[in-house]
Amino acid sequence: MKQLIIATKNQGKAKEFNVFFGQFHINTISLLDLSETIPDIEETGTTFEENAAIKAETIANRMRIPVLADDSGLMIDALDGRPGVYSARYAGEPKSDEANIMKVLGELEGIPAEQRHARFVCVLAIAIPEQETTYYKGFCEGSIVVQPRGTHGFGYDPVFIPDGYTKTMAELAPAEKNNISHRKNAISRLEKDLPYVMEQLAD
Ligand SMILES: O=P(O)(O)OP(=O)(O)OP(=O)(O)OC[C@H]1O[C@@H](n2cnc3c(O)ncnc32)[C@H](O)[C@@H]1O
Ligand SMILES: [Mg+2]
Repeated sequence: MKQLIIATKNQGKAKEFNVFFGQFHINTISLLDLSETIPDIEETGTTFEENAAIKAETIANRMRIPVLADDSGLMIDALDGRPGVYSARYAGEPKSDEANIMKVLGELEGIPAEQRHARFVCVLAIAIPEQETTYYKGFCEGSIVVQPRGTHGFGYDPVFIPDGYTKTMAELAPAEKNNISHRKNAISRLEKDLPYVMEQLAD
């Protein structure tokens, strides 16, 4: 079975990629699975594309093989698109999903339901040594609840209701999330290039 390295230290993302790529008979390996400790990669970009490229290219250059990275986040209209590319550390260091959620809910206090539109964004970058990095973007539209609900997923899932649903992303079964998520939509775009990427990988 071919193995694709995902340049992420996020366990929630790693699990989702494992399921998505399992469907293509590809085994995914995150930075958490490697025996060597990979130093944290500084995400100094100001766009999802820049940060996805930094992560994918850093690991591709280090390991000399094709690498996929994911940079994603939540954009809330009423907050002018924040937390956006700063979603992971919105409430500061150390990175905490719970603190990020509390900060967002605090900033939205008093804002009525119809003005709580938000979208999840996912940019995937594939870096192959000596080749141009390629990008694939996906969205998921929805809105932000007042009280967190649900235990599935990760990150902002407990406060995000996808359009057309009444459950939060964290109340949906993982398979339901994976049917409609920003990550799923980005992977759908990547699919056409997957045979080429896999050709570049050893068995
Ligand atoms: O950079 P890596 O190591 O991949 O892991 P990370 O958690 O730092 O990931 P990002 O830099 O891409 O930041 C994305 C943040 O946006 C949030 N996020 C992304 N995808 C999400 C999803 O499917 N559900 C809920 N929150 C999500 C989540 O809180 C992440 O911390
Ligand atoms: Mg990150």
